[in-house]
Amino acid sequence: MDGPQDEFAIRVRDLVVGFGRQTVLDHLSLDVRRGEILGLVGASGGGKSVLMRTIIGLIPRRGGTIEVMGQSAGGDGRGAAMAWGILFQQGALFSSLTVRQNVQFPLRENLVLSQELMDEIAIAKLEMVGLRAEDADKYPAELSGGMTKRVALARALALDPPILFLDEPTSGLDPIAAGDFDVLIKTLQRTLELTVFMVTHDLASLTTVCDRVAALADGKIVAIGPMRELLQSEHPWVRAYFHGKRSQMLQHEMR
Ligand SMILES: Nc1ncnc2c1ncn2[C@@H]1O[C@H](COP(=O)(O)OP(=O)(O)OP(=O)(O)O)[C@@H](O)[C@H]1O
Repeated sequence: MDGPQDEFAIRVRDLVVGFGRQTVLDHLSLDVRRGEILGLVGASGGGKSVLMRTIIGLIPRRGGTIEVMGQSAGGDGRGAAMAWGILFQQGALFSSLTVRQNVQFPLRENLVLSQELMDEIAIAKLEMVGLRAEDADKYPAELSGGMTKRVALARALALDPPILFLDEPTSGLDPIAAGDFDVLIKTLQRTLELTVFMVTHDLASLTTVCDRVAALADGKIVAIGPMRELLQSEHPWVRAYFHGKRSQMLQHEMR
């Protein structure tokens, strides 16, 4: 049976991360619940990517603890490699590999499988993200922005991870493609029971896809909760973010 410690996919406590004299994350604590989509907002250069990269072990920490699916993480980054899939901002596909080979990359790195099985898995993952088997032999240069993101998502799902990290998944997409991608993320989260940790500036994604939103300011999480609670936050940065002129205009349009 699930105990209270199983309620959280990610637990970050008192995390301190810096570079030289700069402290980026300053005793930051954050819980991501299992099965939720958590959106992370914060000022540009505020440390959102640093937080994500520290959780997955790409950046060393100066203090604090990180647990992923109940296991200590954030050290050398290897321990929980199968626990997460990552969609980096630009998709970051290998340009010299086909779509199929890109999706198979994590399988080759982590498992020993027959070529036939890897081909079956690649096609299944591509179909899962709304692409066709015919797209498997294309190269990244032959894909649209939306297709690139979908291939990167298929690759992130290759090892059936319970957690998905998404770094600005809808940036660079037109509003229709962004909306379609939001729906895809929500559908995958529901059908695969994924936990999704998503850095985004996209107000539509925050409002329609995220179960909760966390705001990062001054190196800490200064507000966390459903979007309607964030809109009530008294924190000056959170108010400025959601009640500035541009956000107001968009929220007005969305009503
Ligand atoms: N490898 C690094 N070495 C030195 N400084 C770094 C490194 N990575 C990030 N930083 C610094 O850490 C701070 C936070 O950067 P980060 O990329 O996390 O911001 P962000 O919140 O993701 O911003 P954006 O929304 O613009 O992508 C910045 O001041 C950046 O210069």
